Amino acid sequence: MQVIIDGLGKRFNREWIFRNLTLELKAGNSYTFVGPNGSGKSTLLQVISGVMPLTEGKITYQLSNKIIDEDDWYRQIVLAAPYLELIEEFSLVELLNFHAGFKPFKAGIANQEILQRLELDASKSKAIKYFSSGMKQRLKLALAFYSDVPVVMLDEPTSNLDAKWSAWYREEVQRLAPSQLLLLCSNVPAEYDFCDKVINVGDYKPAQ
Ligand SMILES: Nc1ncnc2c1ncn2[C@@H]1O[C@H](COP(=O)(O)OP(=O)(O)OP(=O)(O)O)[C@@H](O)[C@H]1O
Repeated sequence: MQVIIDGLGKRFNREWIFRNLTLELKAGNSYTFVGPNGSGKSTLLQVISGVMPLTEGKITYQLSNKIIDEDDWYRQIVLAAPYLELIEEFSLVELLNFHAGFKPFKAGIANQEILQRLELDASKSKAIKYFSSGMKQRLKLALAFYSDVPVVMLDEPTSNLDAKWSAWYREEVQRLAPSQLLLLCSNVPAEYDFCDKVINVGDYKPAQ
C-alpha cells in the first residue's frame, strides 16, 4: 500500500490549515503528524482517510500498483480517534461481530482472543455505553490493531489509557505487519518515538 499526497491543502472558511503538503507514505513504515494544538493534525488525518474533503491537491491510494477508487478507501483503513464514536447500543461481542462483518480480523484472531487480550471477557455482554473511557479506547485500538487492513490510522492513541494499557499500546503498535502502513497523530513522544518519520503539520501552515 502506498498513499501519495500531492500539493494537499485544507482551508476552513478563509483560514488555510495546511497547504502544499507533498508526501509518499509507504507500507512497512510508520509516520507521525506532530504539531501544537490546533495545528491541523486531526484535520490532516481525516482528509487522508477521506472522511473530510480536501480543498486542493490530490491523494492517491495505490495497492499492488493498482489505484484504488476514492469510494473504496474506507475498506483499506481502520481509524481510531477520540472524535469517532463506537456504536453505544451494542454489547462488546455484538460490536466485534458487526465490525468483523465489514473488516475481518487478522488470521488466528477470533473474538475470544481479543476479549482476552483486552481483559474484557467479563464485559462481553455489557453495552458499550456502560464502558469507561479507557475501556472504549482499548476497544478502538484493538479494532485497529487486529483488523486485516493495509492502513492503520491512530489519533491520540493513549488518551484515557493508564500506564498498563499505554504499555500495551506500545507493544501492539510495534507488532503491526510489515505490509501495513501506520499513520499517527500525537504530541506525546512515548506514543510515536519508534516511528520512522515525524512530520510537523505546523511547517505547512501558510502565512495568512
Ligand atoms: N469543521 C471545522 N470548521 C472550522 N474550523 C475547523 C473545523 N475543524 C477543525 N477546525 C480548525 O482547524 C484547526 C486545526 O484543528 P485540528 O483539530 O486538526 O488540530 P490538531 O492539531 O489536531 O489539534 P489538537 O492537538 O488540539 O488535537 C483548528 O484551528 C480548528 O479550530
